[in-house]
Amino acid sequence: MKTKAIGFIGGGNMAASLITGLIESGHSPKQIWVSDINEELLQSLAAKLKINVTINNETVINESDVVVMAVKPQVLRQVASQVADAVQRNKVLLVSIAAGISQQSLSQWLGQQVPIVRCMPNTPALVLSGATALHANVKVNDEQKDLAENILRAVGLTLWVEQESELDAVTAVSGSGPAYYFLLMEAMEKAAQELGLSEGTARLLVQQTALGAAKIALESEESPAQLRARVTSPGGTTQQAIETFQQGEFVQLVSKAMHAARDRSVKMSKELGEQ
Ligand SMILES: NC(=O)C1=CN([C@@H]2O[C@H](COP(=O)(O)OP(=O)(O)OC[C@H]3O[C@@H](n4cnc5c(N)ncnc54)[C@H](OP(=O)(O)O)[C@@H]3O)[C@@H](O)[C@H]2O)C=CC1
Ligand SMILES: O=C(O)[C@@H]1CCC=N1
Repeated sequence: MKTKAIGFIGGGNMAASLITGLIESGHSPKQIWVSDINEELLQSLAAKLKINVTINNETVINESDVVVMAVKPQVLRQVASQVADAVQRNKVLLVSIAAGISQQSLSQWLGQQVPIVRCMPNTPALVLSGATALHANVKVNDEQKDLAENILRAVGLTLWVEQESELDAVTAVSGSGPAYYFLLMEAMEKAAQELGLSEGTARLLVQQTALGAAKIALESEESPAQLRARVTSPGGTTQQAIETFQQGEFVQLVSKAMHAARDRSVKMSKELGEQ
């Protein structure tokens, strides 16, 4: 993998997370190319990460063995159509991280023969703790599957889904998921301050508690429900908090929110796809 040049079209939040993770895990910055329409952003990426940058998307395709499409779903059609000839000419493997853009649309825009891996990563890739689900079209061979998986595995956990439609659910779980935890952290910090703790103390305690809960959940054989029971002494403080969450229909609210995210992903593929 280390000898392959990796290109990114779009150098925003997700590309920066992936690139930082790749470099942290040993990939040479000289073998990474990024294009973006924002020159200032490119200069700051080049200064910080010592990677190759260009405002020309086609240059990235010419220089790379594998190209990650990391632009917003709303501009993907335009970008893909612009670079389709270069993608076909250079026989690059195309990896799309865009939410809600189907393989069918990508093939329509880029060419039916183009090998395409569609995947859904998340921003914890920045700290090598990402989670990515992948799905390949029929043009992708085993070596290309390994190449795509190796890139994403460099920044965290990877898994393949059998049905492309599962990526809509994955988007609602792990793609958007970090934001749900950050929302809970925001809410807990705010409440901690209402209870009289300083901003700094509130932040430290919330961060360390999130880390501790995640670690114990990963390392333990027990389910989250069993782990929760271990914190909840009968008649104690946690019970009061949990009952309050339940009165507010917390579980139903989480389900509703995740269904809304999944439905948005499905709707985006219709709105932005086969028009
Ligand atoms: N953020 C996340 O947590 C996750 C995002 N994704 C997916 O990743 C993709 C990127 O998301 P994110 O990084 O958050 O988005 P950003 O907006 O941060 O990054 C996209 C970048 O692409 C640039 N861009 C716009 N048009 C072009 C163009 N024609 N050519 C080259 N670059 C262009 C944008 O510039 P400008 O801002 O000036 O328009 C921007 O810098 C999306 O498709 C999203 O669905 C997937 C998983 C998680
Ligand atoms: O909010 C979004 O649409 C993207 C996809 C998953 C995370 N961010």
